[in-house]
Amino acid sequence: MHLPPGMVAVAALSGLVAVAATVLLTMVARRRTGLHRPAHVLLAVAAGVSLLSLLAGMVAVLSASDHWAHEQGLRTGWATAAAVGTALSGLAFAAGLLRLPGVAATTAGTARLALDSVTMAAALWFVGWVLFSEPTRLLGDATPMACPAIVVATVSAALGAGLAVIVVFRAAAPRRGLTVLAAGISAVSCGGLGLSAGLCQAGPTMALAGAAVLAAGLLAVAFAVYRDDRPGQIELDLIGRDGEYAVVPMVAMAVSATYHLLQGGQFTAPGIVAGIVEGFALVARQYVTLKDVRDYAGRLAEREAHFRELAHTDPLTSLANRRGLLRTLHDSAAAGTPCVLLSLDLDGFKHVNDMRGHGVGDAVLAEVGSRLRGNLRPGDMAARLGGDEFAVLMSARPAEADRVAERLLGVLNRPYDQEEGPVFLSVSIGVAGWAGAPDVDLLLRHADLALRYAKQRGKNRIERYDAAYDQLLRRRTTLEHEMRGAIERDELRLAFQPVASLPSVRPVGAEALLRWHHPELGNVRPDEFIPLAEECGMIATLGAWVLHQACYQLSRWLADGHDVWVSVNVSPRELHAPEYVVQVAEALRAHHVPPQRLVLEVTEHAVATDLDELIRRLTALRLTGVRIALDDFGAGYSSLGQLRRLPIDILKIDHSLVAEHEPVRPVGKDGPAFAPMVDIVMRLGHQLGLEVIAEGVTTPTELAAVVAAGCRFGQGALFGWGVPAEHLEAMLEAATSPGARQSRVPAPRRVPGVSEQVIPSAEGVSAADAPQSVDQHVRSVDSSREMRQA
Ligand SMILES: Nc1nc2c(ncn2[C@@H]2O[C@H](COP(=O)(O)OP(=O)(O)OP(=O)(O)O)[C@@H](O)[C@H]2O)c(=O)[nH]1
Repeated sequence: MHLPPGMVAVAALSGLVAVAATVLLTMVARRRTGLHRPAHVLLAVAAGVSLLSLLAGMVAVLSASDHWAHEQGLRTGWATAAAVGTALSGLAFAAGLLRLPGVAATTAGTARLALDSVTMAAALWFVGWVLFSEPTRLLGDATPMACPAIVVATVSAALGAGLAVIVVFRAAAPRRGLTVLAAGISAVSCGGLGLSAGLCQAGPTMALAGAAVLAAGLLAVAFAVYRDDRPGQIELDLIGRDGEYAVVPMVAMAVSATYHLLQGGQFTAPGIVAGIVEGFALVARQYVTLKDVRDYAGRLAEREAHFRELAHTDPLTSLANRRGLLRTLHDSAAAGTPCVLLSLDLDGFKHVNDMRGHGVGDAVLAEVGSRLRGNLRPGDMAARLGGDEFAVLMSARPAEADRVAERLLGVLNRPYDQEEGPVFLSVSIGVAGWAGAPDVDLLLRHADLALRYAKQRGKNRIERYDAAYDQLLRRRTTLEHEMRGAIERDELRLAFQPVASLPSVRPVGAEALLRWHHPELGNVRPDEFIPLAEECGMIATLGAWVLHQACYQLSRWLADGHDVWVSVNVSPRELHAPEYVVQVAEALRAHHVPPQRLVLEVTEHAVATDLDELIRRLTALRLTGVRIALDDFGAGYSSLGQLRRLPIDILKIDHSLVAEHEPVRPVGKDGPAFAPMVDIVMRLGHQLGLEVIAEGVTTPTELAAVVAAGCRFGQGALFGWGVPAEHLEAMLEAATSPGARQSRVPAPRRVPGVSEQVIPSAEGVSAADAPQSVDQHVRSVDSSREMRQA
């Protein structure tokens, strides 16, 4: 067949371009490594198949005789070959696209992509079917009805194009290279179809046009693959933009179907099949989408539950936190379940943090959590409410709850083994149940009140809520509030309890005791308000007031010529305050009191804390010239070894040693009765160079026993209670006779390494030492110890 030179040139050029593109694709595929290699090999194979179709078509066109128009069988053969090539290359291109990294990353993703592609392909094919079949028949007589293989090629082409459109549509930017690739693949398929249709029926012009489009498509594919020198992962979003993907093909099908009907067309099998495929693909896709949504909602619900649980859990112990406990409490209240709440608080836990560090503190708290968890009954819950505060909620009767509380007390009091040695702790527990109708706030308050009561009553114990606690708490709150203004309102007074010289029982000293008289509350007991003052941080203020008042009164007595000393109780908190030494020195200076006339009494409780620190503090205090008395000796805390090291001057034998032991007579001997414990402490005190005062002397028998033991000073009911300053002054006056006015102030102890000049002896202190009288009225005072004695 003679073709115009222009057409021959187009054929030759198309062939050359296709060959060049295929060679380029092959080279790129051979060079490529990693995940992109299989994809690019498939693209190169697809290009090779397309090239073969194109070359076969060109050969057919160029070698056709002039009888080409009448040689339908021959044309069908060439057209079928080109159509098969087009179908195969279309499938290979689709496979290459799918193998691009990130396109079909997961099975579920691939299924979604395939369904989307089928939806798009079915719509494309349907539109094509409407345009090229009866009655529209765009190609008219050139419609290749004699070559059914072309129909197969159209399906492959539609699938390839559909997939390409979806991949481009779903890919994240930048996607220029991907678009060129997709356009190239679609062009190769369209060109192949044109080539086949031309060979089958439409003639050489269409065949050559198809070949040119096919070659251009191959060039685009090669260009896209070649330019993509460092291919990355394609990110497909298969969830977003669902609306567009579903609507566009459906609209296209609806419009073309309407058009087809308007043209008087009929829906034959191919059109119906395309419609059915589209419908199934859409339904399947919707099903997958629905499943995605369900899975997503399920995951969301799981996460929400997880975060909700986290919000109700204490991270350190993995127990419930306060919110978790409240939730369960409210549930129990709504169900009307019988409930008992145990409120637990570790005793003295801050010392664990202070002495061993927060890490050990945390480890102990975690261990408390696990011990609680390990000792619960099924159905009960434990919670950490914060800090060292825990709670246990039980569905139990009161008796059962008490048993559990006892068990927990024992379990939590066991030592907590840590790397640097065990930590010893105790716990206080408050127990409360519903008060009548379930009321969560009330239950919490009652359990808390019971716990506070357990703390107040000495810790390491269990207290069950009692309605009386409410009144106690109210009084406590009132006292705390009123105490803050007690000094300003002039409600405090000092009382002085005489210390007698023995055996003459002449008053030689006095212990200043704080008293509080409130206009409405009346006399508030010192054993009630002093511990409260310690807890609420008021003790330092009260202590400073007592110190100044005591010094003032002492200065007046000394000015009046009385040979007397005054002692003041020092709380552990004051003792450990760095500024306390300065306060004492200032008080002495302000009232011109000779330091040795002031005795500071520290309790044995202070000795139970850091001994070295206590020694440093006491030494600093003694440097001011005051003397130190160890109060309540024998009540239980200090060891004899500690006593030897403490820089003190006076030992006050606890009243329990004086009162609890009946004086005995020496075995097998006649002689005066003696108190063995007092005797031992006396000997010990004298051996250590300490002066000894017997406290709590209430009967003549006890007096005889302490005198027999060699005790030179006594204090107690026998010599007088705490009285106003004027009364003590009267006692001093009455007892004073010109011959008895030598000083009976206990001498300071000689402490090795401390200059005697610094701790002046009280011997020889006389009225000459007394300061000028200060014109100020003394108020009143008080002490918890005195109450115990009472
Ligand atoms: N290690 C650690 N300590 C904590 C944590 N939360 C709070 N604390 C500390 O726990 C201590 C709780 O002290 P309190 O209960 O007030 O006092 P306490 O020493 O136990 O005295 P009582 O309760 O009166 O016996 C404080 O020192 C807090 O700083 C925590 O998560 N880890």
